[in-house]
Amino acid sequence: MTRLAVDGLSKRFGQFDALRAVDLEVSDGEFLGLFGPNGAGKSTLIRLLSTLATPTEGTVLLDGEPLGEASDAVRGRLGVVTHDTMLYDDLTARENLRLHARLHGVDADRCETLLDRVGLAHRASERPNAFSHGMRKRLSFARALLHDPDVLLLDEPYAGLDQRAAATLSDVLTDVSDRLVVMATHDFDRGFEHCDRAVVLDRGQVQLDARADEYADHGAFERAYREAVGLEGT
Ligand SMILES: Nc1ncnc2c1ncn2[C@@H]1O[C@H](COP(=O)(O)OP(=O)(O)OP(=O)(O)O)[C@@H](O)[C@H]1O
Repeated sequence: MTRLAVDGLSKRFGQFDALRAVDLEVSDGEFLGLFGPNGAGKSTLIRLLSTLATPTEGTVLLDGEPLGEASDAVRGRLGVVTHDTMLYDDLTARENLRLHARLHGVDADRCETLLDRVGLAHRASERPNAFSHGMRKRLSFARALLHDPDVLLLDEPYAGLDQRAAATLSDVLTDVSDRLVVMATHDFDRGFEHCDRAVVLDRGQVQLDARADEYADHGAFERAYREAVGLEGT
């Protein structure tokens, strides 16, 4: 059973506390929607969970192993989509995936399957610098799934996607709902569609942590969100 344990996680930039002593435990099969206003600390948390940034204080454990000091094998259990798609612009879309496949010991055929899954099979020979933002996002999503990770960490995966791509992403997310997923989003509708647990961050702290089925629909959750971040009555 996969378990991500966040303990006392803080991130300071100069004098500013972007995250303040966050504690969270997330397990397999849990799809955690991470909500919060601009500047709440969502991306910072995703970057710390992804080992793309190091905490000022606190730890992240994946099945008891500190992620910060983790081996490539442990980090290989993570699939990550961040704002910065981190694609190699001097490689084609297919080569980007093949490189990732080689690094993770994945059969090259799976690259074709995923290119097709995200609707980029017909653009596979082009470099991502010729892609739109949404297409780059789709390619980074294919890369995140390529090695069949136990943990998916997604920062605003819907941002910049057209309706068709967003619908494809929703299907893909439904397919991986047995994994441990943490998804930061401003999209209540999409976020709520998938998550079974909703966490609201504001000013670097968890303001609400609830099971999604406590709310009748995403509108009810949105009201609880507004209260949690002090927007009630505005
Ligand atoms: N590299 C950095 N240097 C200084 N401050 C930073 C840095 N990265 C983030 N911050 C600050 O930390 C706070 C949290 O930022 P973060 O990007 O995590 O918020 P967010 O919840 O993801 O916001 P958004 O919804 O706008 O994407 C913000 O006030 C931001 O300005």
